[in-house]
Amino acid sequence: MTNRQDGLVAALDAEQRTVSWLYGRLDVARERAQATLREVYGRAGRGSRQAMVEREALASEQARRLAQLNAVERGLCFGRIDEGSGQSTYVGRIGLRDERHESVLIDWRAPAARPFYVATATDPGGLVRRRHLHLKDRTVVGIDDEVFDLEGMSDGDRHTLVGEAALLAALRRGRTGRMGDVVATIQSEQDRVIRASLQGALVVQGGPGTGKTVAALHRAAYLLYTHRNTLERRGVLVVGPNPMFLRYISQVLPALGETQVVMSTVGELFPGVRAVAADPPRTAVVKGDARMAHVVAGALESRQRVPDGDLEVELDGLRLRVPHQVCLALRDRARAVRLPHNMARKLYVTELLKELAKAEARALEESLHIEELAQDDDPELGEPLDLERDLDELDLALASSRLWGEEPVRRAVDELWPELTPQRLVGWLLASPETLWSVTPSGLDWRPLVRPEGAEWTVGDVPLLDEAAELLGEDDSAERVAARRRDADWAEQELFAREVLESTGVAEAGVFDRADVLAERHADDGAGLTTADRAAADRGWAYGHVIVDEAQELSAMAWRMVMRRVPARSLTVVGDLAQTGSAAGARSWGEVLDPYLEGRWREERLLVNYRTPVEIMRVAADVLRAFAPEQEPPESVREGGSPPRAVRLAVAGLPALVDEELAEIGEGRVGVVTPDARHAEVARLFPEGDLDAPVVVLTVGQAKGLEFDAVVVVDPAGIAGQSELGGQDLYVAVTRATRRLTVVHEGELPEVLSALA
Ligand SMILES: Nc1ncnc2c1ncn2[C@@H]1O[C@H](COP(=O)(O)OP(=O)(O)OP(=O)(O)O)[C@@H](O)[C@H]1O
Repeated sequence: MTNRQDGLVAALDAEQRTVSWLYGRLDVARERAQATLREVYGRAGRGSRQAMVEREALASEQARRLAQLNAVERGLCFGRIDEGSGQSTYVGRIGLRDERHESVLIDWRAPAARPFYVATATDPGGLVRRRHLHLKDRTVVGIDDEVFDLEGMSDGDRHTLVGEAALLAALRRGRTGRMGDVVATIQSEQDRVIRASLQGALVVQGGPGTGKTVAALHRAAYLLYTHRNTLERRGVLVVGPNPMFLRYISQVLPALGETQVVMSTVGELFPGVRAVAADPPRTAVVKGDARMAHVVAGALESRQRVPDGDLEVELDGLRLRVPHQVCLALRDRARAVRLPHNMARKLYVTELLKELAKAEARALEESLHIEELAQDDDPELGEPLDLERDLDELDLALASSRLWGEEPVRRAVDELWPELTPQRLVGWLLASPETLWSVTPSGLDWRPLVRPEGAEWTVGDVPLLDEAAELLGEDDSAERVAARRRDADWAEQELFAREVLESTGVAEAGVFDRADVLAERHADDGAGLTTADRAAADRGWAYGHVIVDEAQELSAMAWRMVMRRVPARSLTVVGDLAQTGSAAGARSWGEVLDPYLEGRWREERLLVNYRTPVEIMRVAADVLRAFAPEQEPPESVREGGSPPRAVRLAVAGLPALVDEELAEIGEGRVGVVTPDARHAEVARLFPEGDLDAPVVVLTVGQAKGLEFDAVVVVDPAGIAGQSELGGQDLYVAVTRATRRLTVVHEGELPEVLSALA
């Protein structure tokens, strides 16, 4: 054996001892959590209120802790940093302590772990070596070292400079259909994004494969770790482009021990609606325009009516008449209170009923007066009656409540100031060309908006529904009373929780020291719901932080909806302007963000492509140059992939070609990307499959954000020509492959792909 091999074996042995010991600590922590859980559940009876709070608090905390400890089994410890002082620190997915409470494994998110990610040869930041540990189950199977200071190392250490760069090894692995975490190989530019401050808005602009999504998700985990107090209470929302994408990224955060993040598409952000269908481009552009806010507001105003003449209601043979001017004044007063429509309705109804009660008195009096005239010479009758004048407040109230039970009165009120749901208002508006025509500002073409009532909701409708909900308001007075009661209970709950933590020593053990969060979770009416559950169901929820991925696709109206959910404007906006596919999407970050942030946002750029090999990226760069010359393609970190190719082939020949690709890549997966219009035709040729299937057929919109070992792009001319932004679509399509790219065309190969000819 050479010295070098000896050194490697010795190093592997030494690291194995450490790693085995760390797993031993993990097992101990798990056993403890399990024992506490068993003990807590074993406690007899429900006991006092305090005992129940104590029991529930501990049980839930230990269950969470246990889930977290289970999530970190794979690759528990992946790195080690050695400082010039001789101190070594192990970095892992979670922090662990020994019996004396000394830290033995540093959580990757802790400040002490930062040098592991940012040290470079030119700026090692006090490190002499960074070591990556590769584990298979609990066994150390490899180590990769980067030595920053050869002088500072012992002779023995010098023989352990081993292995290939951990990053490249990670990138070469076959894709599984689900994105994995990259804690072991986060790059320095990504680390800057991940650890950026919670406050304010950060834009992460980067080309395909630069790790924007993966960095954004690690950022969510980092923020939850660093600001747990704020964020556990307020929650974190991740907005992604489509359900398939959310499934693709769904395992990253749980693998990092975080399960409490709300994930949603724009089409799902309005509780109760799950829209997936897209509008045609012309409709999408109008629907996404910020001026649609005026259109919705105008539509609502048009439902706050005044009758053409006087209001007349027939009731039991009487005709109640409220003069036109009075109706006008009532409507203006109800508008002037500036309450949302459904809440202002209460006021309107009260006032109108009073007027109707007076009208009833007048009508009665009139009818009596007629009888009176008929019996004019009756000496028994004294002063003529004035029923309206004689009504006092109590009479009015009684008469109002009686009138409210009358069907003709209800109908009249509903006609003038109806109670509306967002669905009713928007559904009616889009099916009503006259209203659209009358309320749409000039310069915005209302015609593409028209569609039949009852049509399926599209993603573009959801921001309109949200806008309508803002204007309509929920009648939450009962909810507010309950909230006040909750607040009153709050102090008491928190006190209990604090006592629990102190008396059980949980706080001291560092497991949990946030009594307020604990109290909130165990508040009586929380009924076991987590913050994430409550946030997802509540349209008015104000999140502590919002991450928007593929953010270039959001329309101005969608931004209004997102911004409502983050009043503190603590945001991470992740996207690539070169990949904008939606006609209503962004052309510049300033254009979409400045209306809310007035320039108070920072931009970080990610420049290295970790997905697409150089050979494929060269083809993609040609496409980008042709369609978005102002955008720079990212630099690929890998080379040596198979040369990309073009094949002239009828669609019927695709299954055979895809079989070839599957054989080439072995374990991996093939993505077949088609123009929107040809998706059904191509999908028919393959068994239906979700992301985990070996072959998936997707439109470009669906493929956005995803990646495959091999990609077959069908009908590139069709993709490039499918909309004004078809060129960007083609760029997205050719940048999905990690290893192989085949372009299939029946006619001429588009000029931009001539490098493949
Ligand atoms: N530091 C890293 N270590 C290992 N793998 C990485 C790293 N950064 C990115 N990757 C991998 O590169 C691929 C691309 O990452 P990601 O999907 O986050 O890029 P993106 O910028 O969001 O791309 P797109 O704009 O095309 O959606 C993923 O497989 C991801 O796991």
